[in-house]
Amino acid sequence: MEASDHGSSKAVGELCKRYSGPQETRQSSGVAIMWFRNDLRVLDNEALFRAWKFSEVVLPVFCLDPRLFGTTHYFGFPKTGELRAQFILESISDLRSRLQQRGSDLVVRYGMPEQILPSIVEGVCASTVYAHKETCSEELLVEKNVKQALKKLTFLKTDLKNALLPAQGSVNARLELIWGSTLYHLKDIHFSPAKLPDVYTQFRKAVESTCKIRSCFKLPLSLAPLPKDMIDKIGGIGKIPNLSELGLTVREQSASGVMRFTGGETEGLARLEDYFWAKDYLRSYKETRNGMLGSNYSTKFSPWLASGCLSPRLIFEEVKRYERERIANESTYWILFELLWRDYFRFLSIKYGNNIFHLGGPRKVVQKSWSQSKDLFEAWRNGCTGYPLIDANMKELSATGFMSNRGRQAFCSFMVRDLGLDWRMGAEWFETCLLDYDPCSNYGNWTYGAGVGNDPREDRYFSIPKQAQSYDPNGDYVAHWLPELSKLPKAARHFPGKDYIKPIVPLKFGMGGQIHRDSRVFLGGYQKDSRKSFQNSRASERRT
Ligand SMILES: Cc1cc2nc3c(=O)[nH]c(=O)nc-3n(C[C@H](O)[C@H](O)[C@H](O)COP(=O)(O)OP(=O)(O)OC[C@H]3O[C@@H](n4cnc5c(N)ncnc54)[C@H](O)[C@@H]3O)c2cc1C
Repeated sequence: MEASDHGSSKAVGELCKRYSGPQETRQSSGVAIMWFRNDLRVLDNEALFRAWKFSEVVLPVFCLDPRLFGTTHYFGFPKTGELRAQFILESISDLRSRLQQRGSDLVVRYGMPEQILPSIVEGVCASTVYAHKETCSEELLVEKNVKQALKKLTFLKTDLKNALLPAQGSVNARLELIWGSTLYHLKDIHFSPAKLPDVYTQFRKAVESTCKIRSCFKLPLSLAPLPKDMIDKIGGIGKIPNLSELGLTVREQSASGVMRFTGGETEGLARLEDYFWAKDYLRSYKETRNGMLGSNYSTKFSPWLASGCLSPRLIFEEVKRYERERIANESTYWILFELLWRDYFRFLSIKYGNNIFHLGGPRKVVQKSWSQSKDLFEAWRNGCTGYPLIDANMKELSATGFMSNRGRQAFCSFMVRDLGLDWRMGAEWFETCLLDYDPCSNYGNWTYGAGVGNDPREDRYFSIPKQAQSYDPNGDYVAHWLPELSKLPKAARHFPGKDYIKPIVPLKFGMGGQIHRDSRVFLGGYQKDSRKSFQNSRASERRT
């Protein structure tokens, strides 16, 4: 693992000041709850900003939902692997210290938000819970449950001490949901989600030519402290559990990984500072972004973006500052181009709902020949397919929770087109392992790669020999993750013959480009019994 090259704390401090604002007049005198979800940051957090602006006291709360540690929907894999769980715990801990630095704090509870939040709201007589809006069904269900639970709470207006309300009568507590996870605001794109173009390029061109990105929300550097009697009343701020207390095994990211990903806004900003400003890698991003080895071929922002430790709008403003102060080129544009993919998949998740999780995907493709062979899947998941490029990528994913975009595309194509496996097995395994797992980007990319999503080319095939030749010509990447190959001549590392595991299937189009017979024809079909052994009884309930 490369030494942590993160930006200095002074530079991060300056970034924080740049994205903080003056003490504005606040417009209320009541109590509000800020419910943190996948937005574990202080900078450019509109829900937090509003909670602060429209109340006298903001009580920040995070609920560690036990459902996060259940199992995936179809195949019963752990829903959150140990490495991502650790990243989330680090992010919560960092959020708490960042709020403490501003004079506030973070209440942490283990439990379902629909049970925790109403009891806190009742305890402190809060009129409003502020949170960011999500788009996928599990998260929407939680929103619905919280809303219903809050509706049952009625306060006398005199108890709420809220100057915006008339003094008499009673009022329900309410949930105010705010859109905040994308570069472009949902309301600013000129399509209703139902009319969103099905081809990314059409979406991108329309958005780039007609929409503006909103400015970041700037919270003051100092927030009002939380009244001690209020914290006492709800039983204290609560301890952040560790992995063992969550029933997970403690495991470190491998030292062979591209870098050590540490959760939290502070580390996310440090990475941005380092990549853009200290090391100046932004200048050449477009040329390096398809790499696989090393910390700097791409930004590695994704784990911080997925947990909301970094705001895409803040990245945008930093790109624009970089363009003013250093250089504007194809690379500075390309970061925004990639971030727009992230927006696109999030908007598509509204358009297609649970179809993004279904076998036929958004296009409802009916194809009978998907295999669910446990043997093939295990070989893929354990990095024992006999193809070093695939196996090395799987070793990296398992050991670090990260895989390059190049690796993910080749990996997905191999699983779907060479092994003929049900793409949902791959998507759910990514859901378990990825540090940057995000339902919209993960299922969006998997359906795209499997030919059931929004790729205008339904049969996009990534040839392993071609990928190896173009992106790892000396076999350095495969030798890094499969050290037994390092003793071989560089030219032999990708196809080592008898010096490596025998390939489990021939490639669909062979080694050159000749059409091979469809590998699916000779795959064993998925058996009901073997499916059972993947599952246990805590499977997630969404997606049907
Ligand atoms: C099968 C498959 C599954 C994927 N699952 C996820 C996932 O669960 N979460 C996730 O964040 N990304 C996912 N991606 C997209 C992409 O691989 C990662 O975002 C990227 O590799 C992260 O590395 P980076 O931050 O260095 O990216 P950079 O190249 O530096 O890109 C900057 C940012 O742009 C966004 N971005 C780039 N490419 C994509 C893309 N294709 N789709 C959506 N956003 C993109 C990411 O937020 C990324 O951090 C998946 C891709 C594939 C092919």
